Amino acid sequence: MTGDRPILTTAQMIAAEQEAIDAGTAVETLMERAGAALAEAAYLYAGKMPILILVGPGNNGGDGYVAARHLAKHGVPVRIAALGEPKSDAAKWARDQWEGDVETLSEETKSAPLLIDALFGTGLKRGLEDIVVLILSRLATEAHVRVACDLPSGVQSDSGVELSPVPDFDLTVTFGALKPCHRLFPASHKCGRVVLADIGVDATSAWAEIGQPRLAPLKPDAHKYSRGLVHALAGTMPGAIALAAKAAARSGAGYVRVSTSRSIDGLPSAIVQTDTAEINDQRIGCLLVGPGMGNLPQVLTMALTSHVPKVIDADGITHLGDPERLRGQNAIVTPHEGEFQRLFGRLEGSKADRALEAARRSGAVVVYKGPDTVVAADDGRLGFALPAPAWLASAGTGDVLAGMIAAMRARALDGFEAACAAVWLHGRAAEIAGPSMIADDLIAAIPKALSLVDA
Ligand SMILES: NC(=O)C1=CN([C@@H]2O[C@H](COP(=O)(O)OP(=O)(O)OC[C@H]3O[C@@H](n4cnc5c(N)ncnc54)[C@H](OP(=O)(O)O)[C@@H]3O)[C@@H](O)[C@H]2O)[C@@H](O)CC1
Ligand SMILES: [K+]
Repeated sequence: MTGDRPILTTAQMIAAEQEAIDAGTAVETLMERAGAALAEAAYLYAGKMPILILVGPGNNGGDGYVAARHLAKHGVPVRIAALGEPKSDAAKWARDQWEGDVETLSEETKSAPLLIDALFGTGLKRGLEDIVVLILSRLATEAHVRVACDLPSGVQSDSGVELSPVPDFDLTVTFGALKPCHRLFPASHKCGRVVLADIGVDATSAWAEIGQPRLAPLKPDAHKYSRGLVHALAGTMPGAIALAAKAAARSGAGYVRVSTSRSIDGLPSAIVQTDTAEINDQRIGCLLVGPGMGNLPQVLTMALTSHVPKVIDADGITHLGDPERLRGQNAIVTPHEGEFQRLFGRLEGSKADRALEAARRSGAVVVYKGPDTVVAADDGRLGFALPAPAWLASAGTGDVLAGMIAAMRARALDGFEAACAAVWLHGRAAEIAGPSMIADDLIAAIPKALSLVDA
């Protein structure tokens, strides 16, 4: 995922900031860059709309004072309402640079068409006081455009949990790196568009937002096996494996084969049906087991005897029982919340922490699905999906994703990269298919999603 936008926890961000300071960049310089970027993004988004900036006592508030100065310089009418005096040295410095008035934030504070929330950022320790929540909510409702500085106030940066109620924002301008909350539910769906500004800190991380995949172009001498053979194992409900197989075929697998004891209606003729297992065929790029498997644990057991890479989804996950069974399997598992808890138990920490722990315990790539899908590998890599369209929550979309992952794996991406590529394409296909889509429409949209990628 080289080139994808990095994601840092608060502790990592503080360390990166300290590194920049140790290398000679003053914290005021970093704040100046952050505030200028916030001002620029707000201006580009909303033009000369009159602005109200809410500032808190820490450096998030400091960014707000800097942004106010830059916006005023460009002729934008700006007011500031402060929740107390600045406490940190850098915020005091930023306050001193602001030559305009500072109102006290209160129930009487008048709204403005553009609201910038610079109350709290990564330093939030507890939920906002009830009265502040009420004022923020009113000012956000009355504004036409809402912009958050670094992250919406009330959100816990590392987990995406709302420590107090948070309004919806149109734009969030963040600095140096994205934070987990920009991509973890529920905060992920409150941030609006997330703009990342470079402020000159080194934000190298094994965690990143899942961006557009880079797929190797097809070789001129490609043949069906070199493009990847996906071999799917059917169970008691053939509709689900049919969806997954079709999705694999549409995602560019060269050859898709389904082992099934009875003929599956409606499968395109290009997808080969066979009544034998054939799982030890060395040409298989990825085995796919679980969609529609039903109560046939022997299908899973058979899949686990094969040494080829595999995607284990749905009933396959339910029947695993013990994550240790995944060790050495070169597997990708795709649990939603319920399946995750059945397989891994109730793990501690944020969704990011839980996904990584699951990957470490099992040695598998874990695609932990939901409105905030994350992909974890046991080497510590973690990919965070863009917020999924709500209409992806419908029957069969998980089967489609499993098929797409299998196709990406069969075309020789490593397990983590394959899962990230498929998650990204799945999200874009859903956007293309639109709100009234069913899983079949999602499959039909895969070629358009793939055409967004240079391959
Ligand atoms: N990292 C970087 O490279 C850069 C980061 N930058 C910016 O700095 C931001 C982080 O700044 P920060 O650490 O000062 O934290 P911030 O979010 O302003 O709040 C801390 C203050 O709030 C207080 N407080 C906490 N919770 C509270 C509550 N519920 N209700 C009331 N008070 C509460 C807390 O007080 P305490 O509880 O500690 O007494 C403390 O005074 C970051 O988000 C980014 O915008 C840029 O400037 C450039 C470089
Ligand atoms: K904020």
